Amino acid sequence: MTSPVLVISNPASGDRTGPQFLATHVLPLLDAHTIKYTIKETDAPQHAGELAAHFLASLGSDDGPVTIIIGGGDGTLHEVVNAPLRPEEGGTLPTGGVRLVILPLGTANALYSSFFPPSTSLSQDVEKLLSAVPEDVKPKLLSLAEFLLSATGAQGKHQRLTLTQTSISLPSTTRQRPEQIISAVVTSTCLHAAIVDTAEALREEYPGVERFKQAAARNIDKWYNAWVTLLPFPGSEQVQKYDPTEGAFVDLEEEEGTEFEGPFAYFLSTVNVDRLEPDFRITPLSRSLPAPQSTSAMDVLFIRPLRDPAFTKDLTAARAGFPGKVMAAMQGAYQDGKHVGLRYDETGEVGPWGEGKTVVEYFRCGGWVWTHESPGDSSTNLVCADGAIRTIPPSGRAVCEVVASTGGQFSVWASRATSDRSD
Ligand SMILES: Nc1ncnc2c1ncn2[C@@H]1O[C@H](COP(=O)(O)OP(=O)(O)OP(=O)(O)O)[C@@H](O)[C@H]1O
Repeated sequence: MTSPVLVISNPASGDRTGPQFLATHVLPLLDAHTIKYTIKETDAPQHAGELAAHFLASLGSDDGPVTIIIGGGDGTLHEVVNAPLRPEEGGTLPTGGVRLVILPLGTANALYSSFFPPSTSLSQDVEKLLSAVPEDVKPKLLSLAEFLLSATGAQGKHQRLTLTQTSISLPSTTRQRPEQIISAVVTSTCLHAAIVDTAEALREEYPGVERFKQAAARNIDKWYNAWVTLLPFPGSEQVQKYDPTEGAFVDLEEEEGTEFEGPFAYFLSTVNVDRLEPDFRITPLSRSLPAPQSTSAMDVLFIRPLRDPAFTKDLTAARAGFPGKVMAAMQGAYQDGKHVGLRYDETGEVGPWGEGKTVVEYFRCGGWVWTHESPGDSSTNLVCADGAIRTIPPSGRAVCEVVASTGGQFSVWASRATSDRSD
């Protein structure tokens, strides 16, 4: 007998074919392996979180592990990992943890495509298990296959998810408690948050990832005035910076400090993922140079325009030229993460050569504090948590930290060897 299984189907995800995909490819496989499940379809935003919370509440905290099959994208996943924050619905985690089967039925599918990048080849066990499945569907069933392998007594594996908790604090004069948000993929401000916000309005017009490119073009010239403080790994004093000359993360020296002054053009942190779309590898080192498994860490990457030597000459020309440099970095992310090695020459030209400053600054740490410096400008104080947008109120700030969890945890059905295969 397998442990309890809930299937959540979001009919609004991606190109809206999720329910059909589940009925045609997923449920028959569950039936063929005599796995008992409950299937629920979401009927509105936040419903996936409610369904997950009710499911967890029905189990009691001693049960587990349990499996939730997510028929949706990263936004559906985001609601599920936030379910334990819904104490009013009894959504506590069972001690055995929650194991997630991810299906890439959303638009970007960042978590799925990080665990199973496009280059993933299928093991013999998985080939055998999916032998009756059409070839073009197999790449979408790799997390399900790991779960089914375990259910048949074979070697299905699951990987623990690192989660972050973001708190958006209000001015100290307000008595309201700060809102807490859990992320399993990305927490960002600046261009990335603006793209996600703009892209949502383009969903009808552009159902696929094209809407993110359209949204980027509309926001690429904005700058964001803020202070950032990077926080050490839990239980340590360390913040690390990637040194492309060494090809390694090195501890920040005390005199370098952990405070960074804006303006910023780009600011994002990720956990569990090296890409936000199958081909957009924005934090590639999280897979090619991973933190030790024992360390709870996030990757933080940002772009600060004033590192560009062009700003020492003609300010107006440098400002006009800077969107092209941000675009070069974004294109580098689409070229298997080449942006990490891009540098300025002495005139501000950007390329993969030389010893000038890097265009992106890349860190590994335990968290960050974003203190917004233009409280009146509501278009530049957005925070994106796995695609959900929040606004930092005037005089507020956002604090994002990895959760050093000790109790029941979330994990994803995936084998580590598979997830690292693209490196
Ligand atoms: N029945 C529904 N009607 C409308 N919206 C819904 C419904 N059920 C869930 N949602 C909302 O759908 C949104 C999109 O879902 P999801 O993030 O899974 O897909 P996506 O945005 O296409 O994929 P990705 O996040 O991977 O790019 C979520 O924010 C969720 O709140």
